[in-house]
Amino acid sequence: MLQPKDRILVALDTPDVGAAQDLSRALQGHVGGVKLGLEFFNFNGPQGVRAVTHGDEAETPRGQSTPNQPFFLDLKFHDIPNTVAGAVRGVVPLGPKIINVHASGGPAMMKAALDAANFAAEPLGVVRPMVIAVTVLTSMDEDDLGAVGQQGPAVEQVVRLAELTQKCGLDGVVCSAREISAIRKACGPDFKLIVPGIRPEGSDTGDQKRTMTPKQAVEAGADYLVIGRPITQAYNPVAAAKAIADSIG
Ligand SMILES: O=c1ccn([C@@H]2O[C@H](COP(=O)(O)O)[C@@H](O)[C@H]2O)c(=O)[nH]1
Repeated sequence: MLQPKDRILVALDTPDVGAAQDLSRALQGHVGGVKLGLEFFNFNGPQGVRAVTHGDEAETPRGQSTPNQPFFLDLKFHDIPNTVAGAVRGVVPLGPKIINVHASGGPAMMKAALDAANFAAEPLGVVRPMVIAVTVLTSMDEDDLGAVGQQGPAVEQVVRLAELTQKCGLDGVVCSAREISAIRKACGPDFKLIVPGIRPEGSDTGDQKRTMTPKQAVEAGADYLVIGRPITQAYNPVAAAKAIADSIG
């Protein structure tokens, strides 16, 4: 059984390696891990990831040291199967706990990602990362879905993609907290639900449209909460993380 703090993955959305290292060190032990995404990766690459997740061991050869805390490498791969498989093989040696693709890339691509993760982890003797798929971005509402040709409630598209993801053998999905109960009904209790769009009561929603509070998300059945700005932009990020953990405890 996870402790409340272990459900929190903090999104370190910054171009600055030093800032990400400082936050990661400060938060270690107070949260379940950190998340490095497109902004951080595109500025700093795999070397930057190792500098944050392996600290002083940044020069250690790939795949030969364990990260200082669990991390989700949120690169949301979306390309043809062969290209996604190559991308997955490239990141597995960094030692992420979770990696992801877009479910809308389709079944062949999702299966290729999973196969590549198994293939890359085996010779390193490491547990393969959880491979999950993004359903519908939490920054999108029904109007945004309509604009890209998806009519109807977001929950229907999210559940459709979650079922497809599960059928492809992946470990779980990224969804908003609003779809958790519908996905649990369709995919069962063991399918991992990683949930961004989390906003503590009264905090700025920013660009997120399908939001819920940390407490609501955990009560609905989230496995992990991905939380960025409500923690990283707080005057005291550690205190903000602790307050969120207390609120879901
Ligand atoms: O549907 C999605 C998928 C990924 N994200 C990522 O989560 C964090 C959320 O950050 P906040 O500052 O708490 O809004 C961010 O890194 C996104 O890239 C998401 O928000 N929604």
